[in-house]
Amino acid sequence: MGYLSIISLCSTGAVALVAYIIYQRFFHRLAAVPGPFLASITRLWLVYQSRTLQRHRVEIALHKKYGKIVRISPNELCISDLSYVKTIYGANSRFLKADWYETVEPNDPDAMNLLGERNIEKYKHQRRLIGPLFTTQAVKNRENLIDEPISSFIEKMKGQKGQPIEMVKWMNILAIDLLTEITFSESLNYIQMGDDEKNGEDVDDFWQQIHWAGLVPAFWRWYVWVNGWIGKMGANPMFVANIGKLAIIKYYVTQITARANEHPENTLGHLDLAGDINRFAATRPEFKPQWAATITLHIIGAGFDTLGMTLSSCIFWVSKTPGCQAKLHAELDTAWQDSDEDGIPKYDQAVSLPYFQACITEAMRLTPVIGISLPRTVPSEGFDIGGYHASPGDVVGMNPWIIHRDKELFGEDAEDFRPERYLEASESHKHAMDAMSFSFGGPSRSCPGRYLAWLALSKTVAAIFQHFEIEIVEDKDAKELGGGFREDCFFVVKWYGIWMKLIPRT
Ligand code: HEM
Repeated sequence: MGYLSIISLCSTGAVALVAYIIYQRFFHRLAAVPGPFLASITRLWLVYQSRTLQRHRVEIALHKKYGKIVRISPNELCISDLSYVKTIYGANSRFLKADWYETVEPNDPDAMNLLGERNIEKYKHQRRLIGPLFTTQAVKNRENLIDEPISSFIEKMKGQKGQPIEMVKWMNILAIDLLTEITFSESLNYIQMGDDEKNGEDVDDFWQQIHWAGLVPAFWRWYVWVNGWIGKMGANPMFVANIGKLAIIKYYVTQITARANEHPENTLGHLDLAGDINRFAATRPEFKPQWAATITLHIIGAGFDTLGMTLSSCIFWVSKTPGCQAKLHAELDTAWQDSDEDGIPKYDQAVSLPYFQACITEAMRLTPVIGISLPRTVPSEGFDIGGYHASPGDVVGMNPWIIHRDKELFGEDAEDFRPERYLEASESHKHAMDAMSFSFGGPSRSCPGRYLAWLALSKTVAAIFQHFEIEIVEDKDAKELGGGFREDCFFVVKWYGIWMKLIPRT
């Protein structure tokens, strides 16, 4: 190619680029929406922000700077105006999960993967079908199964005699043993081992690889396609995000397979969640055989790091906030003064304690597990929002970290941990706060595991505070223990490097 041709190619490219930028900034349908310059011309800005693992904090800062509607990529808006929650996430919303979820979407049309499912008719059918398996009553029927890992944790920590332990590592261990026991009436005994076989690290690896890929779906499709070919040629695929490599997923698959190979009478006789799922599936012809396995896998796949992180935030905020732990101890002591002191709290007792329940709700408000603007696609009629017009196919979303910090709704002290806000609120104000809770997602795609999670949280956190006085190690001392606080946002927000001392109460 001659010198002049290269120059003319470069000039044409430069002119096209300038024309593209001018279009995005001044003529695009979302051009008038405020936001960072780079975000308005390329998605890569959002990819970059996601890869800093601080997207939750970035989006909070964007709203402070630009207002309630911010353009975070050429065709995506992040919204903090609560009056749009119902339209975007309400029970019958036509705003469906956006392309971001392609990374967790099932390939097989017969599969069940609720988080990634974007065929709304199929989703509604599957969701209705599994509903009875995860009601409060259904999970309460199996609550005795989690008394064992809770007792085991308490004994283990008593043996620790107040020596510092790493909070999130131990809460992940506890979450795994709780979920496996309630699912299969047995566990890998991570509590006894004091080790989680790298499940925490491996799940972070998974999120690390996919959390940003959903922002560039064309790249994701290419990646899946190339990997398919590499696999067919017998080579090792590239940087594969494979949740299947988690020790705990392998354990679930082994257990599910073992039960499938048992005599049907035995399979259907187990008094645990896996048994409930198998019995339920056996009486519902529309329940495809493989769905029983996948819904069982959802318990650990969708439940373990979310539960681990929520246990951590409940314990952290109660222990760190002056006066809160003493108030909670007083409530627990009054409730249990006449009962067997080693007994694990019954769920019904734990949910009847107003201050304690407010502590859990408040921890989940201040540190919701999901830290990104939950992306939804604008439906065919378009969307008029704040004087702008989003077209069908544009993406809009709201971030739980922002919704939960709304000062008009939660008060000027919305950045503080203050469980009292729920106890002091009028009925209608409390109802309004509950309606804006995204701790378990928006109503149209809320978490089916929420009652299971609430059961585990209520019993476990109550038992831990009943038995221990907890001290959070100062960050400078935690650094010496190999920690130092870090908060990363993949999709789920994770904490690292927090150390705590569990001092047995006398
Ligand atoms: C404290 C523990 C948990 C928290 C905080 C939590 C939170 C959430 C949130 C915020 C979502 C919405 C995500 C989105 O819109 O993309 C969600 C969805 C989901 N959760 Fe949970 N979850 C927890 C435990 C569980 C458990 C134990 C299960 C097992 C049954 C589970 C199963 C699911 C599933 C299948 C979805 C996808 C639902 C859908 O897309 O419609 N979760 N969860």
